[in-house]
Amino acid sequence: MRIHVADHPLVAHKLTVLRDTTTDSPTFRRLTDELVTLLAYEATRDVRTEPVAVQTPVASARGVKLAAPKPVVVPILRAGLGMLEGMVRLLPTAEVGFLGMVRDEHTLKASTYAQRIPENLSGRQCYVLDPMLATGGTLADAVSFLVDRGADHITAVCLLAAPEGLANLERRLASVDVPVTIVTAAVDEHLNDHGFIVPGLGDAGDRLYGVAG
Ligand SMILES: O=P(O)(O)OC[C@H]1O[C@H](OP(=O)(O)OP(=O)(O)O)[C@H](O)[C@@H]1O
Ligand SMILES: O=c1cc[nH]c(=O)[nH]1
Ligand SMILES: [Mg+2]
Repeated sequence: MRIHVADHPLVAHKLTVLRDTTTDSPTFRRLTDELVTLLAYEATRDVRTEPVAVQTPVASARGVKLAAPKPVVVPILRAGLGMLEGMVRLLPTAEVGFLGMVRDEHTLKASTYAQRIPENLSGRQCYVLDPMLATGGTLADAVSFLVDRGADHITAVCLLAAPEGLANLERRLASVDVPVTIVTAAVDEHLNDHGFIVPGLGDAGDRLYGVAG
């Protein structure tokens, strides 16, 4: 597993405002969108391309286009939905699949309540979107799901990760034979007793969409 932490002053600035408890939902959504677009630039560094020729007004030139089959972007509901627009802005031809997952607040175990993902992901590059990598349980289950369907290259885009979650993910994916990369804006200090990232930004889903019932 490869971990890439974005090291850029604009990312750090936007993340600081995102963390601020006084930042309201509309601003939180806009900043999430902006941050994802910056992270997507890093996350798509390995996107597959193929050579094409193009005619400029002056001469012919060699270029590239995204290779087939199209990449698949997978936001993990709810909070990952806030990252979708920022990602597909850079990858407009990508297909989008959905995974609905929720973490039990007592056991911290993730469960899947919905999925709409192509049955066969053979040869597909997948970009998983989830702002928070806390214990890593949600992402480990999501990656396993995509690998079981044949995905052969997985990149997860997160806003924040906890060191414990990255270690757990590494352990859970030790036997997975598919390259997995985590791109995140920052790795925070630790998890608290409730499985929240410290200092973190609180509950990303609630801050994006309001408190769930
Ligand atoms: O790394 P983990 O310990 O598994 O925790 C991270 C998960 O928790 C949050 O989702 P939540 O369960 O709050 O659902 P929501 O997005 O609907 O708010 C977050 O968006 C991640 O999906
Ligand atoms: O800090 C955390 C941990 C899990 N989910 C969140 O939204 N925030
Ligand atoms: Mg939540």
